[in-house]
Amino acid sequence: MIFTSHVIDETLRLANIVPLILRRATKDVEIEGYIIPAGWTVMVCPPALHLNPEKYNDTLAFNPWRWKGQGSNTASKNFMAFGGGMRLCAGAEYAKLQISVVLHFLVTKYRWTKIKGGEVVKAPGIIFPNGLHIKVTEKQVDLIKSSTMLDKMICKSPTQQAP
Ligand code: HEM
Repeated sequence: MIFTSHVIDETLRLANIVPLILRRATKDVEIEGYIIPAGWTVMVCPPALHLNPEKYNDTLAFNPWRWKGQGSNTASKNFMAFGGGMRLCAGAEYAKLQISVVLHFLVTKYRWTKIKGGEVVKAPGIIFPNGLHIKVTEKQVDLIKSSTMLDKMICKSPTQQAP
């Protein structure tokens, strides 16, 4: 499960579905010499953080191994797929569990074949302008099982029985 959590973190880093998070300053806030006046809206852009080459090497590469040695990530200074602080996503752990279950069945029961598309554009997050068309098929072992069952059914049919 550790590697699965790395795959999930890397997917959320690259394909973050939350392009921005908004906050309003309730009082003047000073950050590194800059003042954010009370009433101003602050926009946090998680993809800008997740694709920042100063924070992540080879930012556009899908590399789950970059998370090696870390537990499952929910929020940190460099990872905000689920926001952070007091308004951290309430469904973060549930969402990761759901993704794990879907991944488990996809990997153990099915195979994916790319049909077309898949070109990646950074704008500012990662998008597929032409989509990504895939064909999902059951794994061969299941096909063998079902074809064996089919053979048995055909053999049992009246026309196939020995006279
Ligand atoms: C991959 C899936 C998900 C992502 C990337 C995601 C992302 C986020 C982010 C970034 C926020 C913070 C918004 C902000 O700070 O303004 C948030 C808040 C929230 N999310 Fe999610 N979310 C996901 C799935 C879910 C699910 C499955 C649930 C519920 C079952 C959920 C429930 C919530 C709730 C209730 C909040 C508001 C928390 C608060 O304001 O105190 N999320 N989510």
